[in-house]
Amino acid sequence: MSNDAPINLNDFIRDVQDFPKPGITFKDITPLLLSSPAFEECINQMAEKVSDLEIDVIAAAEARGFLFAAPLALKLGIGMVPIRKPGKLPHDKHSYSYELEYGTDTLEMHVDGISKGQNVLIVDDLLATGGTVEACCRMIEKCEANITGCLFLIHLAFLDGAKKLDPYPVISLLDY
Ligand SMILES: O=P(O)(O)OC[C@H]1O[C@H](OP(=O)(O)OP(=O)(O)O)[C@H](O)[C@@H]1O
Ligand SMILES: Nc1ncnc2[nH]cnc12
Repeated sequence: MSNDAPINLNDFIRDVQDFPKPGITFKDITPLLLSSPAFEECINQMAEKVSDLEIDVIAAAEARGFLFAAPLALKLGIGMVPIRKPGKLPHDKHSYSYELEYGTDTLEMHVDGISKGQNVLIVDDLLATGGTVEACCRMIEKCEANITGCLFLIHLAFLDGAKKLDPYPVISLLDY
C-alpha cells in the first residue's frame, strides 16, 4: 500500500493578483509544471475525463495549451494540431481574431491540420472569456471536422466563457 497523500491539483495553482493588469487574478500554473507527480496526475485526470469521447486528434492553442495537449495526445496515442499566434506557421492557414480577458489576439492553424469528419478534442490550460477556444472552434469548423469537447485544467466559470463554446461540451478539472 502507498503512503503517498492524494494530490490536490488546486494546491499547485498560484493566484497572482493584478497580473497582467489591475483587477485580474492570474491563475499561475507554473507550480504544477514544476511538480512531476502533480503534472502526471493532471494528465491522468484529463485522460480519464475524456475516456468516453471519440477523439481522433487534439487541437491546442499556443502557448499554454501545448503544455497539456502534447502529453495528453501521447497518452491517448493520437496526434496533435498546434494553433499558433500569427506569423509562426509556414503552410496555408485559417485565421481568426478574438478578444481576451485582457486584450485582443489572432490565432492561425494549418488548413490541412485537421481533416473533414475527424473528431477533435480542444485542450487548453484555462477557460476565461472563451475567446481563445471559440477562435479554435471557428477554424476547426472550417475544416468540416466534429468538435467532441473542449477540455481545460481550469474553468473560470464566473466569466461565462462556456456560453461562447455552446453547443460543445466544456470539461474541466478545476472550477472557480
Ligand atoms: O478564455 P480566454 O479569455 O480566451 O482566455 C484563456 C486563454 O488565455 C491564456 O492564453 P494567453 O492568450 O494569455 O497566451 P499564452 O498561452 O501564450 O500565455 C490561456 O492560456 C488561454 O489560452
Ligand atoms: N485569469 C487568468 N489567469 C491565467 N490565464 C488567463 N488567461 C485569461 N485569463 C487568465
